[in-house]
Amino acid sequence: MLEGKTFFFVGAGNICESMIKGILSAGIVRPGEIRVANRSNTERLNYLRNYYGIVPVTDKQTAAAKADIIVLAMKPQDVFAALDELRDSTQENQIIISVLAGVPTSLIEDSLNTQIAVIRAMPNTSCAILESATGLSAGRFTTPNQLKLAEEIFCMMGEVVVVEEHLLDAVTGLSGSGPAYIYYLVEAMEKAGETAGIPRELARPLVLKTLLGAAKMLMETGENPEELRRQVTSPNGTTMAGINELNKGDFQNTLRKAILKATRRSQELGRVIIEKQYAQK
Ligand SMILES: NC(=O)C1=CN([C@@H]2O[C@H](COP(=O)(O)OP(=O)(O)OC[C@H]3O[C@@H](n4cnc5c(N)ncnc54)[C@H](OP(=O)(O)O)[C@@H]3O)[C@@H](O)[C@H]2O)C=CC1
Ligand SMILES: O=C(O)[C@@H]1CCC=N1
Repeated sequence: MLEGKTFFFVGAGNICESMIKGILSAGIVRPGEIRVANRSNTERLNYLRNYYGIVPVTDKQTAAAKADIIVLAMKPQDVFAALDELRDSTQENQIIISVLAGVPTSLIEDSLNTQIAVIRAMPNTSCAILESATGLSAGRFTTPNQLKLAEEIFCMMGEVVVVEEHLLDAVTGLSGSGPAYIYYLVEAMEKAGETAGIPRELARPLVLKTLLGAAKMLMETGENPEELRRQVTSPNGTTMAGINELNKGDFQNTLRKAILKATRRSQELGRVIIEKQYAQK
């Protein structure tokens, strides 16, 4: 279904680059079929053109009118300015994919002049290496085939779950923000390794292989994490000593609170934007 489709990314930041990298390495489209615009940072557009061969544009109206798939990838608070620029350039046969945290599909639908398909997606930056975990939800003008097309795009970049839209805030808190929690864990483990006497250059490969090995064990054995943890934890051994210390720091509860906070922040971003929309009317 993706054969010959053209993309227009509105917003050339981190997630845009991750998706471009993924889309190109999955062979979904050719670089010349990807147009990208920013608000003002042309240096960034030039970098993306030089590195990936995509087509930078400044005339967003023309690029939007010509694209099959428009990807909204600006910060949530910039969505109104971006939609203002696109309002008269979209047609019903196009698809808008919004990766914006918190922003409901209805807000985008209501801001445009056409009854266009809007699909809300929450990928993560691992799109770049085709290992994203992406949540998707369809807006009210989206047909099953249009949702399938979006699924096809993100399936090429990793795992996809289609959920009811209200769950996308939780997907954002869990797997959209998720890579950052893991990077933070790696930072902490490396620092701890150093404190225990292992030089950083040795700690990094040890930590990374441990991380990858654990993820693969979970995926390939299909075992519960509790069981795999039990297999590592000898009675009164080293792991138990470590886990007891994590429990003293309320590890699981802290992580639970972090994911709920991120979820609520996504909901809050949406609420603020909806209030702004009403205030403008
Ligand atoms: N980073 C991540 O891991 C993920 C982010 N997201 C979502 O993706 C969105 C973007 O995040 P991220 O890439 O990190 O943000 P960045 O700040 O890296 O990029 C945002 C980009 O949007 C551009 N922009 C702002 N307004 C406009 C406009 N009117 N027209 C065109 N471009 C515009 C900015 O351009 P300029 O620099 O010129 O101002 C900037 O390049 C957010 O809504 C976020 O919630 C979703 C999943 C994961
Ligand atoms: O931090 C953020 O708001 C975005 C959404 C998910 C990941 N990054």
